[in-house]
Amino acid sequence: MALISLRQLLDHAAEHGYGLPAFNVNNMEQIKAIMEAAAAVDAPVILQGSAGARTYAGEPFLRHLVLAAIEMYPHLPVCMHQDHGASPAVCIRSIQSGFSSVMMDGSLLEDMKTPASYAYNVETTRKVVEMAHACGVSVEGELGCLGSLETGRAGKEDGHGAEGELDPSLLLTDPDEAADFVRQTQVDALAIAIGTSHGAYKFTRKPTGQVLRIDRVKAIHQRIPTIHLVMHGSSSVPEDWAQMINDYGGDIGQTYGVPVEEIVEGIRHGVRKVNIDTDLRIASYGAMRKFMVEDRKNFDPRKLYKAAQTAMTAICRARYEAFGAAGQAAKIKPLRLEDMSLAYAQGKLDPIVR
Ligand SMILES: O=C(COP(=O)(O)O)[C@@H](O)[C@H](O)[C@H](O)COP(=O)(O)O
Repeated sequence: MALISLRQLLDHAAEHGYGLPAFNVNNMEQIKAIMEAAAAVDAPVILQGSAGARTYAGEPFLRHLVLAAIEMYPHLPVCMHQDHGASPAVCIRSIQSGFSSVMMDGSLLEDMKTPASYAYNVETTRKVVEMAHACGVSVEGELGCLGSLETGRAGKEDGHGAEGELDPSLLLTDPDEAADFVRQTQVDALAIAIGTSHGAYKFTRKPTGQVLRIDRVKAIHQRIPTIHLVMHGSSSVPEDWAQMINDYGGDIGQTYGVPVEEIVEGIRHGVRKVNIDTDLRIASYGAMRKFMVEDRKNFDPRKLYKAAQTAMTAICRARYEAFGAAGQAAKIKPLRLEDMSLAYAQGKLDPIVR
């Protein structure tokens, strides 16, 4: 099989009523863990590289690791997605280096901290869509700023994201504005703000419908039924893995993530891409701490990395199964990006806006 565009993958997910985890990748162990889990359950794959990953690994390493995954698992469709592009220039460079999907995050200015105006968001996103679609590459936009509806604070934890307290209207995507945004930009997928945030500290207690607004997913989906909704900050922060970090000398505070059953409810109402990074960090970190304490004589780091990989594979497999992606890979025949570009030009992929 081959590289596939996000649009084709998510159109398939919408047609068959499932969702796809989009795992962030930084190194070989993460990519192998995701691919091993996907192969075990026959799931299509989205591998996404953040700005942090590009700084950590370097774009050529990231790209070649994804290409190695495609070569090693020729029967699985793989989308190479660029997470949180800060500007059209970042997105264009990713398209040039072979990504089949990019995210233009125009909800923030190029510093990735200052909330942008709606007009700026529309203009930068529209520009990226025009160039990306000409190459058959998909575009995810973002409307609203990620942050906590419990505290009203923006979700700055991972080196990007707004800072401080935000106007509550920014923390919740408005369905009317979403419809207008899609009409003007023609994005393929839309990241929405519904109370989730990046990192380990999302909620101080198990989230209720007041602070995790799945009802808003439903309202937005009704207005833009063909646009694939994206939940960022959707790690579930499993208690057992966080506890493992603490059991072996770490110090993770009490915290709650996004319950898997709430994500599944979102998938029933148009969520197709679910961003997950923290869960793999927590599982691998817990497994490594445990391994180092329990096997003090070891000096082969490969055994340590293997423990991390095994832990991540278990999380990935559980998410593929819970989101209904298991058993779907063999049903997909990736189209060439040239074919996608033609379909855009012929208006076959134009959005429905109500
Ligand atoms: O939504 C995301 C992850 O959510 P999560 O923290 O796992 O709940 C990603 O889109 C983030 O962009 C990613 O975690 C940021 O990674 P770095 O910039 O720190 O590499």
